[in-house]
Amino acid sequence: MSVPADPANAAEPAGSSDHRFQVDLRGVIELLSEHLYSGPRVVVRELLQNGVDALTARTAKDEGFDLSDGRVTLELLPGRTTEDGTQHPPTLSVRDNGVGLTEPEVHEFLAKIGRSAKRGDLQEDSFIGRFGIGLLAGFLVAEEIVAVTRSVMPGSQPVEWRGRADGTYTVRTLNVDLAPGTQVFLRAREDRLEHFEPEVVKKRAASYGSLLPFPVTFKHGAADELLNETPPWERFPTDSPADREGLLEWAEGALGKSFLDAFPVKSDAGKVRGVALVRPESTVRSRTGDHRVYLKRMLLSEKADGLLPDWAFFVTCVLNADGLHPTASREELRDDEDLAAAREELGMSLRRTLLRWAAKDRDRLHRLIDVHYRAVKRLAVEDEEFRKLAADWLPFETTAGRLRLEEIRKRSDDRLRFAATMDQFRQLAPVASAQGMVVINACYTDEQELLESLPDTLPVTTEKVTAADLSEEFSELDDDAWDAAADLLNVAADALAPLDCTPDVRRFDPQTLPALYAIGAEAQFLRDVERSKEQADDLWGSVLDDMAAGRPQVDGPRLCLNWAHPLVRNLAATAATPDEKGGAVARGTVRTAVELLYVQSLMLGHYPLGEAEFELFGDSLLGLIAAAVEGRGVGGNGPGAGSSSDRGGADG
Ligand SMILES: Nc1ncnc2c1ncn2[C@@H]1O[C@H](COP(=O)(O)OP(=O)(O)OP(=O)(O)O)[C@@H](O)[C@H]1O
Repeated sequence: MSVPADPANAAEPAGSSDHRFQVDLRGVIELLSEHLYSGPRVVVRELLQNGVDALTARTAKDEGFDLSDGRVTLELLPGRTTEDGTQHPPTLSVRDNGVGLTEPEVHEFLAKIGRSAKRGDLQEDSFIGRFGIGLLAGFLVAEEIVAVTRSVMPGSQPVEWRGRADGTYTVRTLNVDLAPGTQVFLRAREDRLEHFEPEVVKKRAASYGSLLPFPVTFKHGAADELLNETPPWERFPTDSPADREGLLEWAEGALGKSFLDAFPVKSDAGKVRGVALVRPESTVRSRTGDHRVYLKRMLLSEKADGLLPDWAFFVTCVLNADGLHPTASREELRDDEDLAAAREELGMSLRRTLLRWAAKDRDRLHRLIDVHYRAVKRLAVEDEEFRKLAADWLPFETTAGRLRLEEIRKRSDDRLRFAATMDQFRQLAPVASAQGMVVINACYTDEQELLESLPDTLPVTTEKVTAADLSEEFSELDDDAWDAAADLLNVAADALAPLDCTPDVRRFDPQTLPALYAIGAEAQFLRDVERSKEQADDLWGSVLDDMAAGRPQVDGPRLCLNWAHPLVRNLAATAATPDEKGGAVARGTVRTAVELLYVQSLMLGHYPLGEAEFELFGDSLLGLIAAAVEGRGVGGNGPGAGSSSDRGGADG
């Protein structure tokens, strides 16, 4: 038998017959409960939501009806045991005075999975539902869903629909007088009784429906409670001190935690209104998703994400969106163009508030910056206007401690120096602070980008510095001092040559630092490659060689000896000892001291030590100790005597 190349376009073979897909309802329910919904708690939400949509639909079909005329009542009918011993578990009913359904509509919409009256309707955007599966959530807690409904269309008869989890249903018309609307009943499944506890139902109904713009009532026995609340953005609509206080107090009660500040936010895109609450503690950037979001005034999620720009991770929002869309699970916002537009506008709304604070309410902005400077720095990077207004208040870690930019500018005459990595900052910190120079530690995210963007908005210059750059600025010696240091430089040059380092003598602060190891960024890279090669196997070693080979020639590392330190001047005097007075031995001692200063300055600068340096350190230290114990100098063949490993034991 040959198979057509494209079966979709092939003529139907003779003898074929048409069939309809069948739906295994239990399989669908399992899919919903295990993979789409977060659990049976969503049942209350789905029934409430159908009530809301039915009321919205009625406003279009019934001229005299307004959404505020609507009402939804949840009632819990307690379980009971009849005289013959039959158990009747509790039943939850949700009643609305919405659009209702005619008998044909019952067949079309209640009994067809995936069929929704809302999709394709002119009012489509004003409904919450659209997928035609929400009602099935009832089967997560009940074996049967019963709906009694009467359409608002004139002449409609009340209809009862009984749908069962095995996929069968019955419909009958009722001969009773019923006002338009729908009442859905769910009788508890034996294994789902916990979802029919009065407190549980009430809490869920309040959490999903308390902000709805019409009465939502919970009835249980004699209790008849209105669950509605006014949304916080309507109660506290401005950024005035009184509204701010009210909002903070509201947040403490509603969210169970206190916030640093609070203010209203809005966006026309997505029709969003709400409040932003400034977190009391500094937060990590990845934590952006714990906003409480209502969609058409029904709770969608307490952990919604994607509503604010990345930099706004310092606020938690509570907001309602009339123009955004849920995903099918109804627990997240659909990531679409409308959400992107709303995110952009909400970001602008936050930014406007911060700009207003910068102009008129500085204390508030200062308080916020103190805790959330990371987020605010991100905004300053992205937003020139904000940068201009607020940059001076941003704090930076510097060699003089934590300072606001304003202070750093004052102390450095608007010349902003920064170290790009933590290691570089550590290396230059002692020298910079001893010289009263302020260097900013720009190793944190956004810091360097922000500093480099500052000259666009402020009269400042910025420059990246390393310890090597600082040492360029150390004072040169006068001629006499140069002469005095000449022998020391010779010995040091000889001692440091095997280490690819050249000595220098300058005068610098702090005077307590005898030597500074200075290395520019390029030379640092080559040094790192060398250190890595020691750890790497042959393959990696040759890769590293290739990396190093492609780099430009640079000035190598320098050991800058400090003429202001007495030890260095003593070493210079010792190195100048005439040969007849034991000069060779004296220079051996100086050489060992230079080697030790070299290793010490590496360690002070937090540079990793290589094998040669460890060996050198051990040998030099032992040599010095031996010399001290025996009361003699170290080495003996003049400047350049021996190597680090063949030294010691010379006559003294
Ligand atoms: N309380 C009600 N009043 C009137 N019609 C209702 C009611 N509940 C359900 N319906 C009808 O049944 C249809 C199916 O409801 P269901 O909850 O399964 O899906 P939906 O609300 O359309 O979409 P979604 O799955 O996104 O919630 C609805 O489109 C609506 O026509």
